[in-house]
Amino acid sequence: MNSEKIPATVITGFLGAGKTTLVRNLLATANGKRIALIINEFGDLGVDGDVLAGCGDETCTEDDIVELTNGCICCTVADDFVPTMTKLLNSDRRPDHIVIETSGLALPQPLVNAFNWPEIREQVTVDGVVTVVDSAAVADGKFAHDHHAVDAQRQADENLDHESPLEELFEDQITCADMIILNKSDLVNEAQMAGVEHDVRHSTQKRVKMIRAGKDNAPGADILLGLGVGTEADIENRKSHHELHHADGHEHDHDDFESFVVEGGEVSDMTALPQKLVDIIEKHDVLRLKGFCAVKDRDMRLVVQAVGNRIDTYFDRDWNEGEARVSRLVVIGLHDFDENGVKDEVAAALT
Ligand SMILES: Nc1nc2c(ncn2[C@@H]2O[C@H](COP(=O)(O)OP(=O)(O)OP(=O)(O)O)[C@@H](O)[C@H]2O)c(=O)[nH]1
Repeated sequence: MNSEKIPATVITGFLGAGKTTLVRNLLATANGKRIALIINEFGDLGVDGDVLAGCGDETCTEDDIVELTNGCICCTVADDFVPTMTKLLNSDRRPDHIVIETSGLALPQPLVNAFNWPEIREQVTVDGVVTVVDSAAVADGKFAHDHHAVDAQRQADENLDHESPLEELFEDQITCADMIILNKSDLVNEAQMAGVEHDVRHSTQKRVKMIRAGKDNAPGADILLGLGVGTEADIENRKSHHELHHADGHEHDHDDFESFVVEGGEVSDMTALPQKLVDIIEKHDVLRLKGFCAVKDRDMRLVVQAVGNRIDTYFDRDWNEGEARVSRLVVIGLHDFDENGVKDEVAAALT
């Protein structure tokens, strides 16, 4: 690896696996290293950047965070990512290291490939791709082969030859990894964890270092940075399902998933809110729900984070002066979920 190039670490992993949490810990343990952070989200709210900026850590300053919210990074590489990188590289505050958090639905391959573009290749190299895995979701069988769904899809369209969208994405993100973080180990027992390790190991042909992590033992910058792989040179060996099955140049898109924002006013009963949301999530099989709520008679903003039916809520910061006290939640599900039903029910919960 050319030592003059700026190393860039790509953090990927499915919706809610714990990427932003990991990035926060990475920044907090960076030991003065100047890190520029590029965050991409599916859904246009910019929750991740806002969560980091609202976390109060000195290391999470808004100056060094660039949010790309115009779509998923793997589909907007040319329009969004490359110009952002070029701007970053031409600025007077060149970083020591760049960290890119992809959206949970992104295929890392097109992003890594962008590091082979001439204007980027000369100045930056991919230090490594770190894939975060939600061990609890894997143990629940969320990414397991869903033969029933695939068969139903095949009957509907004989040209379709893919696994469930969740399984495909999971494997693509694992295939691209230089290091795998088996996260949320605190939510599973030892036997389940061994099963998760086995499943992940069998989702890729490569031997990749796997690290267990959880709420109280998140890996820091010393482990995540400095892999020195130069992944862009090896991208041909990490093809995604999409690249393998659509050699015709057919555009990859995210039609399998749907995302929207639900807005509401102040929530009157915050103690009832989590259960109301969990009921909606379970009824409609919502994959991810996150955002901020205003709560009646409270000066602070309530963060809401739900991954499947696991929900966390906490106050992160005071509402700023002049800031509208509104509640806004991003909801993400598979494309065939009842979007209007979810919108109405979430809106009703935000009252
Ligand atoms: N129990 C437990 N919860 C975790 C862990 N890591 C993250 N979480 C929680 O999981 C939820 C999602 O975490 P994020 O870090 O926002 O996940 P993400 O991958 O950035 O999510 P997206 O950007 O929406 O794909 C939050 O409520 C976190 O507090 C962990 O190791 N253990």
